[in-house]
Amino acid sequence: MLTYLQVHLLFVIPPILGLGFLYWPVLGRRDVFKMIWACALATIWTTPWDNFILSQAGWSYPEGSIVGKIYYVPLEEHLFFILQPIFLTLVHSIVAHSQLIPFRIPRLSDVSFRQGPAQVQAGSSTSEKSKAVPVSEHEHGKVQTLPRGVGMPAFWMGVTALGGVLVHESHGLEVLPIHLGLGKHAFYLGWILIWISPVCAFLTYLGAQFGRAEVISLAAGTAWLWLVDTIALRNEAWTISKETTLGFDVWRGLPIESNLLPASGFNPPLIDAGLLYGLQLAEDTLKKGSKSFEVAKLAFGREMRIGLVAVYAWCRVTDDLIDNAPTISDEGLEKGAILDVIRSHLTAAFSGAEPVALHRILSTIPGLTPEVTSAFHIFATLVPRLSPVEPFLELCKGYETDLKFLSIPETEAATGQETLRARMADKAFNVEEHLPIRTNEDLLQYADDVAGSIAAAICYLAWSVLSYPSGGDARRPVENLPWAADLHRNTLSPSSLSQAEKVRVETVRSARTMGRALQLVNIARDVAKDAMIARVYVPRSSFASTAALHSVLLPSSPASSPGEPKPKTDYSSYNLPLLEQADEMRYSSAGAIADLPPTARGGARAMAASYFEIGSAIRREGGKVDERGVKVEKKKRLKAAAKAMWGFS
Ligand SMILES: CC(C)=CCC/C(C)=C/CC/C(C)=C/CC/C(C)=C/[C@@H]1[C@@H](COP(=O)(O)OP(=O)(O)O)[C@]1(C)CC/C=C(\C)CC/C=C(\C)CCC=C(C)C
Repeated sequence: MLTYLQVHLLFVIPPILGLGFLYWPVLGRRDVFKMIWACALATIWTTPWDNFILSQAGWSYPEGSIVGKIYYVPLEEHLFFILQPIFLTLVHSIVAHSQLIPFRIPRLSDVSFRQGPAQVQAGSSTSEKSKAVPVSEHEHGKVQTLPRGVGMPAFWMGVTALGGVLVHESHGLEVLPIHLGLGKHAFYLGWILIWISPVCAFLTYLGAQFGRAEVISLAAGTAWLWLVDTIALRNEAWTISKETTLGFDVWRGLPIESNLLPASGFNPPLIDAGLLYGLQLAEDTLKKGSKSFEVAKLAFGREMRIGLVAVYAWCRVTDDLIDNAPTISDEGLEKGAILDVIRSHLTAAFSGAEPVALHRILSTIPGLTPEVTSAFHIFATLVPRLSPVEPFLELCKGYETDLKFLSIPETEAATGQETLRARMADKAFNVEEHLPIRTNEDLLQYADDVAGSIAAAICYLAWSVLSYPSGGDARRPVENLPWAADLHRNTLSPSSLSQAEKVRVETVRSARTMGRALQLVNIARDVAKDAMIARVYVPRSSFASTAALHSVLLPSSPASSPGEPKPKTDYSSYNLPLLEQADEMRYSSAGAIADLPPTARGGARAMAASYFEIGSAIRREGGKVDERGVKVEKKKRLKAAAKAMWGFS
């Protein structure tokens, strides 16, 4: 025989602790709120019902199986009203964790997305101007993520009515002219239906949907609870009256009615469609753009991940716009002009310009794809509330350094070496004038501009999204970081800061060091790839001679045997010292991650660990890389990210 408390101790609390441990690094305020809400609802809704069922001996507890009661309901049952929602919320949070948008929305067709920006360019008449407004501005550009429905609520109300009929029958009432011949056996089923179906009706009316995550989590959670119920019934922790059930067991000891227990659901604001679709496209951009961050994103909770994905997509598309534009062209804007547009868009977005004005700025770049347009749109909608503009202006400064290299778009990398060879054959041409990274200081400054800046932005994002606001406009949490702009402009006076702000300033500085470290890893991996477009980020001072520098810019192709893959080139004298430097920076800065909000720590650690796997792979290859860099198996990245997330590395 098992007691009710033993059932909890053996079968309910351990899985909660296990799931809690798994989910702990990303368990945020919303999750806690969901749990409290679900526990409160379950307790309020179930306590009167349970008291009534027990008063009617629907089920009972053998002598010695419970510790005590409040009215008819055992203390352990009250505990169950708390444990079960926690268990199911954890199961659902884990199953749904990988979804950036936690509800079903249709994918926007490319056509409707193109309409907004394209029309801004073309339109001058009133009707064209109305089309020119980005999709999100239209009335139909709002999405009801939890649409109110009548079909499902009506169905559930029908089930409630069925419950009423069964209850009517089981209590021998003569009000309705219906008799099913079940008598008291209809009691348990009838009362369970009356208990559960109005809740389902209400939740489906509010828009609760049954997506993949809900089906999986409900199936897994319920299956486990059936098992616990069966074990408890077979071990007499509680018993269900044979007279008040239909008499069909799912398996020995578990009456069919017991399968109708768990539930969940929530409320529906209108959401900007452009934002939701933009997030989907941004996720695609991340998936295509970075294997490391695609893995690391799972180590962040949803709120922080949305901001990160938005920042990533913007960084990726702006970087690509600069890299792939021609220097001087008849067809498009030259690189410098594109950078000017990016800067104007940034400044306008951070000073609160309207979407139409932002689109007008952006539309001066011809031929933008929906991915690019929407990356700018979601960035401008989300990020100015969360971070100051300075990190992104610094990133633009980094792009400016890139513009000093000889311009060969990445898309022309295949012929880039030929172009460069032809240029270098000209005695008057000095390639070194097109290599802006001369010293290690230049390299660190560049790394700071392109990656230190992003690391700083990640800190601001974390504090804005995950910390309790200390005042100001709750819709603009960035206002809680009034010192940040001065920090970037080097005009910060430490005496004006509180102790907590001083810690944050130091955290940003360490984050920048970590960002620089990641950038050095990136450069170590991409030596061959960058050379294909005439870029060398390894400082010129690291090359023993001009010939050595030229051999990186124009490597003589290593001979490959038939049927064998092309051998990689040995860049160990250039990329291994970069990795040494990166390691030192990593270890001097990683400790500061502990000063980020708790649910950002695992993610920041996972991000660094996953990226540093690239460094380990380069080392395993002895510094040999090719234009594709090095291969890092997904399993290795996942393992490194998981160990870092749960604090095992
Ligand atoms: C999890 C998630 C979605 C993260 C996104 C992070 C993010 C916003 C990255 C921006 C990346 C980007 C495209 C920047 C433009 C400049 C650039 C190219 C920088 C290089 C990144 C590599 O990106 P890429 O797309 O090329 O990816 P692959 O190499 O192909 O995989 C950089 C190497 C910079 C990356 C630097 C950071 C993300 C900063 C790291 C900072 C921390 C982990 C904070 C640590 C905090 C403390 C307190 C120490």
